[in-house]
Amino acid sequence: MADIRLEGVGHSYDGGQTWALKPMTWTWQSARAYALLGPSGCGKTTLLNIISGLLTPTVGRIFFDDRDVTDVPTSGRNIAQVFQFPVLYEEMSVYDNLAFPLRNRKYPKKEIDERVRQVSRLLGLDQLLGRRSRRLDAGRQQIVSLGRGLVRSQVAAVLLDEPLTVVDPALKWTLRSKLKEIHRDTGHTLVYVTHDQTEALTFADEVVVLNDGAIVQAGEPAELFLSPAHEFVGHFIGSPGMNMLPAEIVGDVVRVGQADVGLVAGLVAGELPPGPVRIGVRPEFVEITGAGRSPGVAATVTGIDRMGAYDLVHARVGEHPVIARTGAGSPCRPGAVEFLHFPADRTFLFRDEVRCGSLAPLNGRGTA
Ligand SMILES: Nc1ncnc2c1ncn2[C@@H]1O[C@H](COP(=O)(O)OP(=O)(O)OP(=O)(O)O)[C@@H](O)[C@H]1O
Repeated sequence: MADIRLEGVGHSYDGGQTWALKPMTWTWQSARAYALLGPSGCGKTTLLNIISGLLTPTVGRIFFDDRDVTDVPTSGRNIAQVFQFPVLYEEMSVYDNLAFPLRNRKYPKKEIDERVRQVSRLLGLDQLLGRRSRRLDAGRQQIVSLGRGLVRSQVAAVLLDEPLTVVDPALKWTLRSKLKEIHRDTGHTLVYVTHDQTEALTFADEVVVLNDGAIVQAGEPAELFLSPAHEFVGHFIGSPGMNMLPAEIVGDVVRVGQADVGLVAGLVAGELPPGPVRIGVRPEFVEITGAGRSPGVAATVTGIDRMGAYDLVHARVGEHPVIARTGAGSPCRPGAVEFLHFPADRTFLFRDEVRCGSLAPLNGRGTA
């Protein structure tokens, strides 16, 4: 296991005209389980291939602890990589496929047998060990591929590129928790690429959110949900994503339309000049209140989704859509005007998509 440090690493496939990965400095810490989360085309596979050595970055250096591996080929990096689709020797048995990475590196026979049986047990492959891999369905073949990636205990890191795509949805949950179990056992550094927020949030110690070739935020799942540092994280994580509304800083007050919604609390005291901002608040924290309550923003209800355990109340503030998640059986009716309250500790301010502050309570000041 090693810390994997990227120093100014970036990649362009077209000679520098566009950057699939913008130059970044970032450390993957030894023995942590990371999810690398982002939409299609944001640079996840490019980043993974740079770590494994399948791709040489256009700029920057890569270190495994203090060893500069930028020019070291994949075979010299001691990385295990699992791809989206099975990579197996089809004519070999499941046992031999699992044993292959260990035999290749001349592990003692007894250790090979122990490791193969350990991984096989964890992944539910015991009954299939003697079966030829070609005879398995694609999902089972992928589980064997996963096993091959996890069988070596001494690797710098295990990189998993959307490894559960071809696996039956019902099995995914089980496999994800098995992966966590294996991670606890081996202490591998794991980087798990996915575009699925549920997969990322349920699997990782730390989620790294990539958008448009850049890391926009990294943190524990709860931190990304409760305290997004970038509008993209607000949208991408959560279902539905964070509400964003145009607002204005006037003096030390934040105003949506004509309504004061809170005092400005900048990340650095006194640093937020007046002018336009966007406020972000998750549907889970928007409160629908009586007309008299201050601060409140008038909104017209446009529809209600009855989800069973809860309701999603859709409304408009001027032209801007807002969703509030309420308990089941909301009395709101389409066409009615309601008042929305944005709790100060759950409402953030954004400029140029980056969080620049939050709300503080009005404490009786302002108008609603
Ligand atoms: N071999 C290549 N040649 C040219 N452009 C490429 C190549 N591989 C990737 N790209 C481009 O680089 C950008 C990042 O691609 P990458 O595959 O790393 O993203 P990703 O986040 O893994 O996407 P996905 O989730 O769809 O696999 C995309 O715009 C893609 O079109």
